[in-house]
Amino acid sequence: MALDGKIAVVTGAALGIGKAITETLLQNGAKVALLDLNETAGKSLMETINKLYGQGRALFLNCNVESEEQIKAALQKTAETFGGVDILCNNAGILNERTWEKTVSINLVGVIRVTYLALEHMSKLTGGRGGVIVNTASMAGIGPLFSCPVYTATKHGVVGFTRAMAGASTTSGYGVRFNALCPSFVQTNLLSTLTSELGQFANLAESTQQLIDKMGILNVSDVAESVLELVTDETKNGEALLVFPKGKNYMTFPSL
Ligand SMILES: NC(=O)C1=CN([C@@H]2O[C@H](COP(=O)(O)OP(=O)(O)OC[C@H]3O[C@@H](n4cnc5c(N)ncnc54)[C@H](O)[C@@H]3O)[C@@H](O)[C@H]2O)C=CC1
Ligand SMILES: CCCCC/C=C\C=C\C(=O)C/C=C\C/C=C\CCCC(=O)O
Repeated sequence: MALDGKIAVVTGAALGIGKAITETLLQNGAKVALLDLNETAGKSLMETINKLYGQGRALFLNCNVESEEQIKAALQKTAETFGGVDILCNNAGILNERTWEKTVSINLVGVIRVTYLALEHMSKLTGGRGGVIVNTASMAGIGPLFSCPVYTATKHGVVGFTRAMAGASTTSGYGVRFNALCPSFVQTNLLSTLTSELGQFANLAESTQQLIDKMGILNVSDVAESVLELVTDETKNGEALLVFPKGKNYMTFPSL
């Protein structure tokens, strides 16, 4: 799938991995709607984008993925401004084991919520052009991160949802591919500002740090390049792409 002129929506686009995904999609010719609840960071990124790419390639929309109303409005504005939606990157996420219901609401329910509303614009069954959806899960969507059981559960949920939606799309004819991105630890605020977020599992911070030291830390641009692969390679549907500092590979699941 060539990206020239394609229209992408990225959630959690203002910082970290979402910002890098946005920059990579822009560099490859797409127009991007940046959805985030951090208005200060989102507007500042827009200023940079406008200087680099000129006006009209990107649009910042203040949107909390917990709000159905804000998501609907943001998708409608994107479709009106750019002329549809071809690519969705469900990337917004948090890690907080204390406010764990919020973690579920953003990381898992948020992905489902944005996906269903975006499909109204993207699915060939409802007048869309088809396209591709990439969900940022995590390697914790494949194996357990002991210090973060609820975060782990949400990411396993995202991988399962992605694979089931890929099958539903193929069988029903949405014309939309679905893939999950599963990075190991990435150098962003989510990783560096963890303090009291582990709650009752804070005693496991040290063993997690040992895991981080052993696995190493990815930079956001490597992760964004993997998103580009999942977006552009039209053979990929229902895949979970594992991304490590030393390389990447597609997860093999048992066939049931
Ligand atoms: N940093 C890491 O080590 C890893 C992160 N991930 C996943 O990558 C995704 C992005 O994380 P990072 O870039 O590391 O985090 P980050 O904290 O650097 O950036 C997250 C962005 O999402 C936005 N956001 C948070 N809640 C939101 C909401 N309710 N609605 C809209 N926007 C919201 C934030 O404002 C921020 O701009 C998350 O889903 C995370 O779980 C996956 C594997 C590893
Ligand atoms: C197969 C085992 C699971 C491996 C999971 C690998 C990486 C996942 C990373 C994330 O998705 C989230 C990023 C941060 C980790 C969370 C806690 C770190 C706490 C460390 C500390 O406080 O020192």
